[in-house]
Amino acid sequence: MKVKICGILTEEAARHAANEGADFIGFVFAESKRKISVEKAKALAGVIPDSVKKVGVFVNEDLATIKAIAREVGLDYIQLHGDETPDFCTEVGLPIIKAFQIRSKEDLDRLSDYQVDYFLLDSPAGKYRGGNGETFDWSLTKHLSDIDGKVILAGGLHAKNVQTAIAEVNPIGVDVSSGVETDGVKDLEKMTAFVTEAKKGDTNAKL
Ligand SMILES: O=C(O)c1ccccc1NCC(=O)[C@H](O)[C@H](O)COP(=O)(O)O
Repeated sequence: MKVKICGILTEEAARHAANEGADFIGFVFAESKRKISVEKAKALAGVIPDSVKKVGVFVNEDLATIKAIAREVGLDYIQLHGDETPDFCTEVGLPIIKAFQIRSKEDLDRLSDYQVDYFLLDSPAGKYRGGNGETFDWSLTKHLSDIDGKVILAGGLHAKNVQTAIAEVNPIGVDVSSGVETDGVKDLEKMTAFVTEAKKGDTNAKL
């Protein structure tokens, strides 16, 4: 099971995520309480091994800005969390994680329009376009077809519900932000617990 820990803001959290076995760490460049500067993200990216993929999260950002930040920070993936079109995703020219807010079966029908590397299924927006700590109705994902191996489940996950979520949705990866925080700050123990729980079944997984 791949694990993405999003909203990393400190070197301590970045190093810990990598040491505990996270596969992706996310830097949020969009409007958010977790927004990071380009300079800070570049510094954190520099302390993370190449095996841990650096993801830049953007919401309806322009192409030139995304490309410039990706180059400056050394991003491996671009996560698009807004209303980006299939053509826009292709034009970025880097591996793409496209986020979808799931309220209904119709939201899942849109996935097949996109040629991207991963589909991140998240909850409907709250104050921000992501990172709101709410789950969505996982049973809707029974309507997914033909995208096996590309779904990353997000939204309100934490160490105590991630195994149930994996069993119901069968994603290739899981993503977390709020669920590994205490009082809005990344909590090292919660990060360890989340990665451990998420990867528990890996010997039986289809990876
Ligand atoms: O994390 C944010 O603050 C954020 C803000 C705006 C757009 C996207 C954002 N996060 C993207 C993520 O990948 C989060 O991990 C995902 O939405 C799940 O968050 P959570 O429910 O808090 O675990």
